[in-house]
Amino acid sequence: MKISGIRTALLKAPLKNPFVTSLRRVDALEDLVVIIECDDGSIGYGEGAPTPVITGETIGSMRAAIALMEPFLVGREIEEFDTLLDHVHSHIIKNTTAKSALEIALYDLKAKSLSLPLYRMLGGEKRVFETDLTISMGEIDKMIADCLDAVSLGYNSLKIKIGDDPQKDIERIIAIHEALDDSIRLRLDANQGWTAKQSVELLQGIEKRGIIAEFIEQPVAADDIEGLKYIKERVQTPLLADESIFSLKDARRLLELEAIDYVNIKLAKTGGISEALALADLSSDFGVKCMIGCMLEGPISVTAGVHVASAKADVITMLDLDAVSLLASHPVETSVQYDQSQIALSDDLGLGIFGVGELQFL
Ligand SMILES: C[C@H](N)C(=O)N[C@H](CCC(=O)O)C(=O)O
Ligand SMILES: [Mg+2]
Repeated sequence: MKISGIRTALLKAPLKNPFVTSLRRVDALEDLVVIIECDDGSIGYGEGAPTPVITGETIGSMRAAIALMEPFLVGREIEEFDTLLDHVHSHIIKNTTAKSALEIALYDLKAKSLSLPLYRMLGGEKRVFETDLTISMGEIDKMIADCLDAVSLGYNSLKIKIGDDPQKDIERIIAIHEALDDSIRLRLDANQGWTAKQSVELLQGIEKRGIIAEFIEQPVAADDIEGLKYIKERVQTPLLADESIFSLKDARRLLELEAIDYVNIKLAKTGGISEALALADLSSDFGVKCMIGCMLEGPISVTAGVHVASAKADVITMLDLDAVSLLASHPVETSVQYDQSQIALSDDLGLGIFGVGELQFL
């Protein structure tokens, strides 16, 4: 099974609602699909959504990074899998979403070459997973209405986007908590919006009112490691690192410092599946559980995340793989079923992606 070509295409998809965090507002999904073709007709699908404010990438930079790696991959056999992964990672630093998109397509092909679903190749099982749903940051009434809608659709965990204004954030959390049944788990994501002091004041404030969220995600700037430690020593709410952890080195530092309670693994930050698996193992060695998350991205890369969740189900105990549910429609044909909070893996080979509809090839 020899790689004969690599093509990239734009995937554009409308959102049900604008996606708003303290870092950015997005009105429609635009990401990059990678299609690796082999001489026997096999196709591997990959995908990645550039998130300039988090990974520093754009569609243009992803295309350039993939073009750089292409000559090292085309003409090689899928059976040389480890060498292929090595090429993805060794010719350029950073560019983690581009690397992830390529890796996902390579893993899809490798699993197909073994006639296995990807989760089986990775040691996982066919399972149904539960994801949360993200509630975009906005006015309190709108956020409450969105939360109630999500609960009526069966979501048990809601990820509340905050972080633009600590005072307003307290009001949002209190109002949302009051509006919901206690059984609904609240995950708070400030996307780096607060200082360490503000985080402690705010979290202690809601804790005094009896509100303990499932976790607070990335309250402070990505590089504010001391800030994370400062917060962890002063609040009861568990602390989850997102933008602070891309690599194993990032994670090891935070885990050794005991500065966090949970790790958010995203393929777009780790540079794909291989490092995501290693990050789950490293966290497990430290006795720390993980969430697998996603950017605002499409069904191919989110599906890759579900396979990783299956492979590391002992340590990946939480899913934030809601990006497919945030889309109003998309052109990807997949046998992995997305039904609101429920995501069900299938028996199909590789990722379980059959086609990508009409895409704009670049
Ligand atoms: C979509 C997912 N639930 C999510 O909230 N991801 C964000 C970043 C998404 C983006 O800006 O594309 C996060 O966890 O910070
Ligand atoms: Mg986050």
